[in-house]
Amino acid sequence: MPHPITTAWQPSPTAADTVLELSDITKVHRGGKRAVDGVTLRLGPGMLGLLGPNGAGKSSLLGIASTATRPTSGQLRFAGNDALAHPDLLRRSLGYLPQDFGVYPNLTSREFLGYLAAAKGVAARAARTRIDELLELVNLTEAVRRPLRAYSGGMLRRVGIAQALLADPRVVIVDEPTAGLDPQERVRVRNLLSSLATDRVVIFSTHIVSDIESVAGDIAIMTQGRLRRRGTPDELLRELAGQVWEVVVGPAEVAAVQARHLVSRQVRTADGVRVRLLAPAPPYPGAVQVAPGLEETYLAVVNQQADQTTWAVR
Ligand SMILES: Nc1ncnc2c1ncn2[C@@H]1O[C@H](COP(=O)(O)OP(=O)(O)OP(=O)(O)O)[C@@H](O)[C@H]1O
Repeated sequence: MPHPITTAWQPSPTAADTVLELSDITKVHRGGKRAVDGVTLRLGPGMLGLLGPNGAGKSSLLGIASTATRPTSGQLRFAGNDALAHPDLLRRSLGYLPQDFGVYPNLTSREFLGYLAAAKGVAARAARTRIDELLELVNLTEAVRRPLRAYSGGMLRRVGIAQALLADPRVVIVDEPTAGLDPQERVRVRNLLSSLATDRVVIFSTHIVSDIESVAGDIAIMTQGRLRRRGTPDELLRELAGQVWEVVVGPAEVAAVQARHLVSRQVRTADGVRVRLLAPAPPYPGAVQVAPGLEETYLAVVNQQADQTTWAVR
């Protein structure tokens, strides 16, 4: 059986409508850590879900795409222009939520957004209307009079999303926008970003597959500084067709199954433990083949990079 996840992937599906283009980007941080290693991404309007485990290099890459930091090598182009030599054009068209977004704790959300709008050059009257709209969009209208120090982590994240949208950006880059949000807020933020992506470039970075699987038509998976996959959810799912199995085992057997296979799910049932696992051939008598989920593709890719040869744990 050939290795199940070595299918060729396209570095980019986009063509003439490219808005943002990262070419062969490498970032070596001070101290020598190669956080991004030769990443090329061409992006047109739509949402790219950027998936990767902690430390994969997502934030380093997004810092470069947003011109907050410079790459060690590589090129960044926005609307056909060199955005490393002339970052202002991109900056004026950009909404960016960094992972470590900070606020002034003594300001209210309205004051804080007003301050940022002024810094971005949004006219005062337009800013007031826009801020009210955005506070409503991120569901913070009731909290606008409270100082930001009284906000929860999830509320601050939503202020961060609002500030990224202040100047009606063409490119929206959000680094873990759903961190700290409860399930209802996550759905709200996902839908908001999805609606923005109809005519903008949106890059949504996360390590949580469910954050993006229902909203991103384009998914990139990054590990160890490299882009390992890029494709539609269907393309990524196809890689594992015929390789995901479900089997019910006794509680005492679970550890042995985990030692031999990559287990994506296990649920205790009345008959034992229902285990979903990845295997290129039927792993046990009675194992039933099931449709792969995106989380399984992600697990397989991440695990393959850790192991290099196969996703079956040996
Ligand atoms: N400013 C920095 N100086 C030195 N090393 C850094 C710096 N920023 C990131 N790194 C290192 O680069 C690697 C990639 O980190 P990065 O934050 O880009 O990944 P990530 O995919 O966003 O992960 P996370 O979700 O944990 O932030 C990690 O090993 C990290 O420790």
